[in-house]
Amino acid sequence: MRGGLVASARLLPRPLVRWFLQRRAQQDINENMSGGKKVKIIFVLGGPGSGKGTQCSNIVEHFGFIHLSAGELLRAEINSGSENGTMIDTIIKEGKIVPSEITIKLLQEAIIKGGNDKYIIDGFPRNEENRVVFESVINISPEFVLFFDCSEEEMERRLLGRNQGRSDDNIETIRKRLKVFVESSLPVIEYYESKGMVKKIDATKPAPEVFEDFLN
Ligand SMILES: Nc1ncnc2c1ncn2[C@@H]1O[C@H](COP(=O)(O)OP(=O)(O)OP(=O)(O)O)[C@@H](O)[C@H]1O
Ligand SMILES: O=c1ccn([C@@H]2O[C@H](COP(=O)(O)O)[C@@H](O)[C@H]2O)c(=O)[nH]1
Ligand SMILES: [Mg+2]
Repeated sequence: MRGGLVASARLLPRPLVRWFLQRRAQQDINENMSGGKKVKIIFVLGGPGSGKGTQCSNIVEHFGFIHLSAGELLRAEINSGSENGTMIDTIIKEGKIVPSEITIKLLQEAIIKGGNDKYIIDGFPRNEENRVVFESVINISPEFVLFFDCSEEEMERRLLGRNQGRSDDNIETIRKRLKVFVESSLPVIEYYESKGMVKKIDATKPAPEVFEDFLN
């Protein structure tokens, strides 16, 4: 296990390695949280508009998880006027992926603040670097990974009709997000698939049927 982490760390830029070693030394969520109870997480992955947020709301209602959307945490960071806000805003508008240390710090803070022992993390990890750094810094592996599998045409149609005022719900950014999903996020799903940890659900169906499939 440790050998695997060291090998993974060699793939990362040096400042990032330094950063995550420091963070690891600072905080271990499992020691700080839930009166010593083991914190459980589920990752929810799928392309933009596949219905991750919609289904997470259903899951939270039925199973008492805390829902953490990495995208929502980043948008809240922009709105808080933080020093990283402008940079995050630009990255989101370009459909790219925010540096791991920023997103993981926000997730780490939200997990500690949540005070629960069950979290459903929506839209993260977005790439292999996100995955490796999260598992090293936060030191928790997911119980399993939910993958909402949806056609590109359907995702595009849903995003163009979402109407929630998101700066990335326009055709140019949507196309970029779809490309980033295929190039950077699918390899994360394939990694977890190779470990037998993925529950894949046909997300092209209507939302109630998707939730039914999750329950079965
Ligand atoms: N199964 C479904 N069938 C039709 N529309 C759906 C379905 N699931 C979600 N939607 C709608 O599609 C849009 C996108 O859904 P949602 O926000 O849940 O996707 P998401 O995967 O979280 O997207 P993003 O990655 O952009 O945050 C919303 O308007 C939602 O109401
Ligand atoms: O881990 C993450 C999650 C999100 N982003 C950026 O935010 C947008 C929107 O995310 P949604 O999950 O669709 O709400 C995404 O396109 C990325 O630009 C990220 O960088 N890292
Ligand atoms: Mg979402």
